[in-house]
Amino acid sequence: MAIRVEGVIKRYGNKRALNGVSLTFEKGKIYGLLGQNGSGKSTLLKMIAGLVFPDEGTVSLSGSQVTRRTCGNVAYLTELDMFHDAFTVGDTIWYTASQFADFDQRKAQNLLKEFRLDPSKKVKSLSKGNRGRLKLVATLARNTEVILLDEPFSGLDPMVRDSIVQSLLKYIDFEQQVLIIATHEINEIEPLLDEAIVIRDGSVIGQEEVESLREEQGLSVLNWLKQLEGNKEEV
Ligand SMILES: Nc1ncnc2c1ncn2[C@@H]1O[C@H](COP(=O)(O)OP(=O)(O)OP(=O)(O)O)[C@@H](O)[C@H]1O
Repeated sequence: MAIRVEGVIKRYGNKRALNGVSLTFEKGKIYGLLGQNGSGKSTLLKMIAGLVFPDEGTVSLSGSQVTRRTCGNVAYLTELDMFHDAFTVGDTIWYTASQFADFDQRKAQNLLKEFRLDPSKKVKSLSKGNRGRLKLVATLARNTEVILLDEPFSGLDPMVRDSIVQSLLKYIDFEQQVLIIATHEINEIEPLLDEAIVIRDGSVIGQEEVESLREEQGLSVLNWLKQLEGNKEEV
């Protein structure tokens, strides 16, 4: 499995959300998609998921152009919270499993235990952290070749973030899957990342292997980003 994004342009009115993006994502790797708000990260993930289509250029999964059909091969955690409040945690897992043939119930039950999510609890009574964890269970329990996480840490406290990072390492199947994480929380995911990609105003302004950044340039991802962004604090 490889994801190829070639010369992609996406316009919303006069604005170019993506302005000639070319990238390749390989199986077995974890990619961090970094950049300020509005830089185009979500648009790129939605394109790989087959929810948004390029105006110019192509996006392909294992050589096949992304269409509505290929989206079945992609597990996508959106920034939106799409749970039904009246459902319990168990109902939510049952419902998600009914939507996706690739849903792995054993993985889901293990993740629920690991995150200490009580299946009998109503979704509406969950804390923000537990809702975030439930979203992650629903995504990671799918046996898809592509996993996309859009801001999986947003609004979660450091303890929750840490437990999420641990579970990502445990539940990703590196033989089969590619993981792309769009996030602002660089410190949390730095230990996970194979490659970091920085987008600004719809263009890729940096792409590095995290290990070579560290070993050859002596830079953390955060320090590299600060260099790229001209020492701006916010990324
Ligand atoms: N459906 C849409 N209609 C109009 N403009 C859009 C739409 N989706 C995105 N945009 C615009 O495209 C640009 C890129 O947005 P995108 O959501 O991809 O950025 P992002 O890097 O994911 O930011 P954030 O972290 O805030 O989600 C922004 O200027 C945004 O306002």
